[in-house]
Amino acid sequence: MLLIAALMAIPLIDNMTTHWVTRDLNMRASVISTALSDSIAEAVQANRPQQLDPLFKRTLRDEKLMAIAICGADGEMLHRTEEFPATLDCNEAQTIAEHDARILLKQGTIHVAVRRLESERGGVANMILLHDMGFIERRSQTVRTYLVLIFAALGAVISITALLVAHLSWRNWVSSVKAILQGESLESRRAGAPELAPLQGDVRKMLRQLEDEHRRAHAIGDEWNAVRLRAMLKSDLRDEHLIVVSNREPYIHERHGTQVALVRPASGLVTALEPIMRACSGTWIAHGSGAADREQVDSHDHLLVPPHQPAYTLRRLWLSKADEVGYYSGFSNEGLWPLCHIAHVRPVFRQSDWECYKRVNRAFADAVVAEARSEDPLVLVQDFHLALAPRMIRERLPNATIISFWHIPWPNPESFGICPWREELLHGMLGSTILGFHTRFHCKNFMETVDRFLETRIEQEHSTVSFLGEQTLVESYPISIHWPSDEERAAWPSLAQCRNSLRDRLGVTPDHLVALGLDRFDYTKGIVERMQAVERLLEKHPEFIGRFTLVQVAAPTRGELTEYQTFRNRLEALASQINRRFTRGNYQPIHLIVEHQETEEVTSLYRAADICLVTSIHDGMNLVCKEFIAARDDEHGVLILSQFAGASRELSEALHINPYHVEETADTLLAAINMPRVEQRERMQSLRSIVREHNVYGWAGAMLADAARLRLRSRVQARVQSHRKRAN
Ligand SMILES: O=P(O)(O)OC[C@H]1O[C@H](O[C@H]2O[C@H](CO)[C@@H](O)[C@H](O)[C@H]2O)[C@H](O)[C@@H](O)[C@@H]1O
Ligand SMILES: O=c1ccn([C@@H]2O[C@H](COP(=O)(O)OP(=O)(O)O)[C@@H](O)[C@H]2O)c(=O)[nH]1
Repeated sequence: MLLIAALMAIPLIDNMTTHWVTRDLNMRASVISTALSDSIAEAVQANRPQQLDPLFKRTLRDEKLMAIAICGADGEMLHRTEEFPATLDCNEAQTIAEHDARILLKQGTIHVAVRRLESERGGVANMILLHDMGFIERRSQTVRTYLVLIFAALGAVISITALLVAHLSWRNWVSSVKAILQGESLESRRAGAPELAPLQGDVRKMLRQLEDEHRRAHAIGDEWNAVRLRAMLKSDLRDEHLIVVSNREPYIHERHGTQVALVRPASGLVTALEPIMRACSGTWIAHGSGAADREQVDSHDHLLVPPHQPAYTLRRLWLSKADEVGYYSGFSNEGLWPLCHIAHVRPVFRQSDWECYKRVNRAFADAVVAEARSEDPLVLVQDFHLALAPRMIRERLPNATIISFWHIPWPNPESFGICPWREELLHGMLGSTILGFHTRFHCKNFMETVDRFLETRIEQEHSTVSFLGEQTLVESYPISIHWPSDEERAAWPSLAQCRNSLRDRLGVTPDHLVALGLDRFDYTKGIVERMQAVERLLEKHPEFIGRFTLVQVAAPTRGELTEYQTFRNRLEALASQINRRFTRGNYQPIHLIVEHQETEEVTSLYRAADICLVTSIHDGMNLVCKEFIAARDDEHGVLILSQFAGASRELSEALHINPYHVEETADTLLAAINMPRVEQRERMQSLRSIVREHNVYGWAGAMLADAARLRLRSRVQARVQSHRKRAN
């Protein structure tokens, strides 16, 4: 560009130079003619022009003056110096001088000036002065060369400066892009490079649009199902092999005498994750806790499940009895479980349990690494048994996408702070890419806990925690259940069959009122408070004695722990006491079944009951209430739900209670018994549409959509960094 500009400037400069030089030569001609006028007039008058030769010779020493001639008044040439061109006469010289004063001869361009000379004695002559203009061309050439050189130097300086500026701007821009990708605020960076702000704005907008599209495409609210989840895994996550890791396994092989029995454990975690694994396939790593488990696996400890319709691989992990006791019963169930549930049970923390917990978490992390099929696997770490595993996996597989889900509540910082290894646990969890809780409230508690005990940067706006150069998205994903298909529903026994078979078993009439409680035998489930409410109902409304029964299924759980044994004894005693009080013939108000029920029986019980009672004193989510809703395709039945269960946030049409308020629960029981069928239907319809829409595929879909978004981010980030490296 600069060169072109220089070449364009040359004719202009030539013109100006010629103009200045012509003016200069005209002045010189006037000065010379004035100086010589007397001598010339005298010589002309004396008619001896030759006598001027010495004078002209001296004058011609000026290198630019080339020749001189003297013309008479009538235009004839009187005298001329040797160099004066023979072809140029006096009249022509006069004409040229009056026009542009230049003539091109074989010597080059010549300037022609004619000056009239008058002597005091009246003699008149014209003097012609020829100046060589070749020097102008030489000077013009020099000017051209300098001009090109100057412009070239200028160009070089500008280019180097531009390169420097571009380099600095690129670095600045790259780090800004990096900041955007990491979700940082741009305000401080903008202040440093205002000229880059629009560009940064564009990049930020582009990324947001990408993310929004992702969210829109996978928004919970559109109906989710297994097919859609599978399709999403395939399209958005390149069909990545899914690895789930949890303590509890989905299928347990138990030994019953000489027989091996397959048991589906009573666990909300298993209830939720099993359909996800059926839909997505992959590998589920879990503790092989069944007495006959080892006999069922191959040499890699693998087993295809479900046994009659294999869809995914179960990888069983073996633990020594001592490790199982220390890690599961000890640190997890005597320490973290009461720590996270407000159940007024004092957590127990033992150093030896902590050592087991660390060792077992390491074993699970090793198993994940062994099962990974790529450098950046998609790993779903489940629950409080494995708080350290995310960091341990991250150390071995830095590019893994680790989605951790905490299935139980997260307490406030004061409560959590009593744990002697609080920092280690938080450090472990923050190895996750995404950390999920059931509710926003649990997320908030977690963020506050992190803020209290670790040096991190928390961005509330983006729900992220940055720690040791890594970022964790802390988000709420309310877990749910598989919504039964028409085919599955068609296989269910009818409502009437379910009602009648239960009432037959109880030895009561078909119109007998039944409330159902179905839980693990856990002190967090509020079973004591539930029985007290039934007792209070019967005290206040004796008309229901003989007409109302609470059927309470309490599946044995964690029975090796004293706390659970004590609780069971207390509850059984309470049930007996209430039953003794209100027994009439065969009738007992509380029917306690301390036995694990298989899924089919559970569904049948849900369909048989008039009321489902979920009175947890604290519960992460509680899936029993959602299963009850799903089972009631007759759109009847009333759900009484504790306000301290995560599910109460979603299920607003349930009758909410505070389980500590026994009187209120008793009154709510009465309201449920008396609820008109129209109202039951309205409430149940609303509850059913919520659970159908927010099913477990939506839960997994939301997490996987976020994972896909973050994987995309880190790919863009990696690309920006590699560009930067190349630019450096
Ligand atoms: O495995 P166990 O020790 O026998 O205990 C059973 C499960 O209990 C807990 O379930 C929690 O997860 C549910 C699903 O998210 C949720 O609805 C419930 O509120 C929680 O209590 C525990 O978190 C699981 O790990 C256990 O497997
Ligand atoms: O005898 C029983 C008792 C419970 N459950 C199942 O155990 C799960 C309990 O999950 P929830 O989330 O309510 O609580 P958790 O026990 O996981 O704390 C539900 O799927 C129940 O159907 C079962 O299969 N058999």
